[in-house]
Amino acid sequence: MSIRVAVLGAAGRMGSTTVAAVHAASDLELVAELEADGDVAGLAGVADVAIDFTVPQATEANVHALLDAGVHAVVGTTGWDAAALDRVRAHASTRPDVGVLIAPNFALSAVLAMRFAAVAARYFASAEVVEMHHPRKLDAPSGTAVHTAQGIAAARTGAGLGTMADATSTALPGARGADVDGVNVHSLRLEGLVAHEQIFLSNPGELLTIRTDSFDRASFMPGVLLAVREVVAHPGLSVGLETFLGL
Ligand SMILES: NC(=O)C1=CN([C@@H]2O[C@H](COP(=O)(O)OP(=O)(O)OC[C@H]3O[C@@H](n4cnc5c(N)ncnc54)[C@H](O)[C@@H]3O)[C@@H](O)[C@H]2O)C=CC1
Ligand SMILES: O=C(O)C1=N[C@H](C(=O)O)C[C@H](O)C1
Repeated sequence: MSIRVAVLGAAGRMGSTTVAAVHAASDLELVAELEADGDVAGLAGVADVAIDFTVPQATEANVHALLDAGVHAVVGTTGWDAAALDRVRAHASTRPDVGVLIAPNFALSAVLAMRFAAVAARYFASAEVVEMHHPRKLDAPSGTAVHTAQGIAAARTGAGLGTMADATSTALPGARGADVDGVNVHSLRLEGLVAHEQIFLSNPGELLTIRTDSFDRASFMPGVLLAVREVVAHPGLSVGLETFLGL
């Protein structure tokens, strides 16, 4: 039996790519394409899984409505903070029949780059993240960069590493990027780019650079389809595709 799938944000860059990918998957059936003002509650009994590629301002309300409707959610929209994740986690705990995955990046190269950075972080004195995207992106830093920095910070804390050396005492606002749990994150917006990230880890005399590039939104589709097939077996809130990959 096929999985019935709805796509929220279906007319967008990611939504339209996702609609095509779902159409092309023989085990999935596309049952709804929603845009702003679409009837999310009306998906109850119609869709098994909804994929959300909308906007940061809309995605949390969509997830709560999907939980109420008993529809599993695969969310790629970024801009989530800890408080919003906590609200979804609490709501999901009241619906043990529903799974929610919120993943800042579905490209396998990006998921692995984040994992490699977290593994490496304990061995390096300094770490910074640079993300580069198309200029139509609404949020900064990217969700991927935030997740990367959080992984690095957690690994450093776990290894007993302290604050990174940085003697900067005068700076233009933003010159040292955003501080994500003590890791500096820098955002570039450049015409012609899709989604790219570089992670720098250094010690005296050496530098490790980890880089991931999405040149095309097709790069996200294998991860999105994997998530649709897996989310039905993962009740509660999962954050990051790595939780479905055993990484
Ligand atoms: N997790 C991942 O692998 C990836 C995540 N993203 C994220 O996905 C999101 C969407 O990115 P794009 O497709 O480039 O943006 P986009 O602007 O091209 O598409 C967003 C679409 O959502 C629609 N929309 C707005 N409010 C809505 C609502 N309440 N209900 C339904 N539809 C609504 C808009 O009309 C638009 O068609 C962004 O947050 C982006 O950061 C993007 C690429 C990969
Ligand atoms: O807006 C985008 O394009 C992307 N957004 C996600 C993010 O914020 O990390 C994933 C990918 O980088 C593309």
